[in-house]
Amino acid sequence: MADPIRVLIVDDELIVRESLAGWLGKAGYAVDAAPGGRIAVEMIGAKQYDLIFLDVRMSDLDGMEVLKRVKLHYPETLVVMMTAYGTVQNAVDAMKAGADDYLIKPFEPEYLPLLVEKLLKQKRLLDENIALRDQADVRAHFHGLIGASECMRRLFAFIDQVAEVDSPVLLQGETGTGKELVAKAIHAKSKRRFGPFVPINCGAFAETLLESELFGHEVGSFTGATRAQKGRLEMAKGGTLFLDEVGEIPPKMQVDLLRVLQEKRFQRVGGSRDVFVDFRLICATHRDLTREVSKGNFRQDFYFRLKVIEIEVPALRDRRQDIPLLARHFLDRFRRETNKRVTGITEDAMMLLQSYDWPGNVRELENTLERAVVLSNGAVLNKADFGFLFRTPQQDVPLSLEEMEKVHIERVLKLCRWNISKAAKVLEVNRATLHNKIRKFGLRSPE
Ligand SMILES: Nc1ncnc2c1ncn2[C@@H]1O[C@H](COP(=O)(O)OP(=O)(O)OP(=O)(O)O)[C@@H](O)[C@H]1O
Repeated sequence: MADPIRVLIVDDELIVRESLAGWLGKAGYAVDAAPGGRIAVEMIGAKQYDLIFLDVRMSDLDGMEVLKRVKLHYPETLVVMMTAYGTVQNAVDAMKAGADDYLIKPFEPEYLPLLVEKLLKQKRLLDENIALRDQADVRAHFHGLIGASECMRRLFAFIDQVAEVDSPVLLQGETGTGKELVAKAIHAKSKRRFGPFVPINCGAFAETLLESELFGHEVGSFTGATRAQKGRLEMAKGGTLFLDEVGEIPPKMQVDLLRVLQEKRFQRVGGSRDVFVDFRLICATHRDLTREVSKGNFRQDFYFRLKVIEIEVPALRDRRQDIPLLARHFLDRFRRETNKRVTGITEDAMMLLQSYDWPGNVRELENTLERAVVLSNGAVLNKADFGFLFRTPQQDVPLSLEEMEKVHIERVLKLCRWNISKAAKVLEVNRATLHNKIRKFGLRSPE
């Protein structure tokens, strides 16, 4: 049997409470009553009500105040305001503040069940719409990638095609656009899906370390190499090797890797035995590699080998219609993770999110939703919860330590013309740390 509809009646007049409870109880609803606003707020916090009849005027806590709290914390609860004849303006104000309907006292009792049925029907329709929207969202999910825009649909179709072959893939796109997710989706749809997916961020290692991470090493090949170690090339056997930030691979290692791709074998650092490779290669970069080739920073032969299949992963600002879908997805995730009762985003807050340029793309949107959910006090995220996105350091707003760090790192990167090694030196951190910060803050080079 379905749960009965839970109704709360809030009025300081006993006669109103008793008569309403009588009529609604007879109609089969589970009815509670509260003699004042304060008790009502406590009861609403302790139990979930489907519908509240709320008197506008009460001595302890005004009905309008209770209404505001209900709509802020439990927007799914229906509220009918009750007001005396001659104070219709109260009812108008209440509707503006989010009440679902109103009753003018004294009212005809037979009208009540009709009113309740009408409101519940409206709510059911709304719930169905939300369920349909969620189903549509499911269709917009593709191996962890979310998107319903034309360019994302084309991308999903292309991934399907690309997954069927074993050629190298080069993913280009700004930081945080989802290149790693695309690589994982290709792997998950390919015949290699039962093998490992082995990612490595080539920008996060100093040159010698990167070499041993990729190729592995034999005992004694360098100081501290007390054990032989497999590299990622070997670990990816039967699966997919994902070279993230491939543009950061130093030229000498580009030659070594090109040889591996041609000869399908290599030797570990300090070793003499041939190791045979069997992986599919997927690379990603946020750099314009054609330009890097013309500047002499990236080898053309290696570039041609990598870009047999090229995929451009679009920036978020070029597919703004995906922002609501993504924002709701992240909201649901962080609500579950933080156990907060945040159920939605107001329409104008969503418009704000759609108008922002997202230099850090989906990662920045994800971090933004996490921050908003963690810091929010209400049930719905509104414009004010996202105001920090539009704050510039020139404004005289006190910045948090983390915001200061972002501003400072951005300034140093600009001064060093985005030369990571130089900027890392100035900041006195290693390149890996700097790369992590760049990613965390969604910073991006202007070129
Ligand atoms: N279309 C998407 N749907 C859902 N989540 C996404 C999508 N795109 C990116 N993300 C999320 O955004 C974050 C960044 O994604 P990812 O690491 O794949 O980006 P990237 O382009 O590889 O970034 P970088 O160039 O900085 O390495 C991840 O947490 C990922 O789950």
